[in-house]
Amino acid sequence: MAERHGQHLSLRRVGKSFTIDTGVVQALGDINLDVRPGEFLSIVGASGCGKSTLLRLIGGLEETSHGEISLGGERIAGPKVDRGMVFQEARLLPWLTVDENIAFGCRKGTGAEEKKSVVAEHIALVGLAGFERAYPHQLSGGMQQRVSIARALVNRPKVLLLDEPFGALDALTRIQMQQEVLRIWESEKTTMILVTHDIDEAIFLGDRVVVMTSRPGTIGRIVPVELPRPRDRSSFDFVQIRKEIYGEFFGAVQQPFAYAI
Ligand SMILES: Nc1ncnc2c1ncn2[C@@H]1O[C@H](COP(=O)(O)OP(=O)(O)OP(=O)(O)O)[C@@H](O)[C@H]1O
Repeated sequence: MAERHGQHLSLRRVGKSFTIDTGVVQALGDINLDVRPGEFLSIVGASGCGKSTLLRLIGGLEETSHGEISLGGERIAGPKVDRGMVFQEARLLPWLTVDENIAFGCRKGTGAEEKKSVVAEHIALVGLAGFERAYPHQLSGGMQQRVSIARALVNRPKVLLLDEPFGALDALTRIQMQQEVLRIWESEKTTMILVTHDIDEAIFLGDRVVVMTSRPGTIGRIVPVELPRPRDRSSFDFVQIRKEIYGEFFGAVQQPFAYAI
């Protein structure tokens, strides 16, 4: 299997503002961040703090207002196959089958034979063997997200950007998908950046958890998660990290019953 990892992602003084009818919205302030090759980085923050904007800038779907983002030393100036993206909705083409949806993600110029083998490889990777000819409406929400992960990985990107990918799934499927993504990350060593509202998910998966502050969005804190995987959500160390992150939002004194933000 070809290497997917090996490129350093760097954000230097990155900011983004949007001009709307009523004025200028400064979505992101000065973001400085380094993501090492093969790292799993989680990002949490209050609604509207700019998490999706940050991912879209890295994906090249938006342009920075100031600052620079580079991958492997090359400045990011638009979308490219070295960065794959997964969104909250699977965004599959309903008239195409699973294998056709994944093949649709292949870079232009991929030969028919290569396409066939790379699609089969990724169907197996996301655990969908046997569903190649199924249409999206014949799949569960979790299976649809597996297809969208396969489609995003099919060009062997250096970085996979996951924007609240399990937000629309039920709690049990969500946990299953977290385990799946962990397995894929461990086997493929792709750098992954996950935006989530679920603090447990961020800790379960991330090497580090970036906690963003709002208006404009900046990095408030970066919490390292130095726990062996697979992580036990009820272990003392896990709970301590959860409290620490939760404290960033609501103050350390409150002890919440739910940990989503
Ligand atoms: N295309 C756009 N035009 C104008 N304003 C935008 C645009 N995209 C984002 N914004 C604004 O930028 C800010 C950050 O939005 P963003 O979607 O990145 O936040 P978020 O942290 O991902 O939110 P949520 O967790 O609710 O999805 C918000 O104030 C939003 O209104």
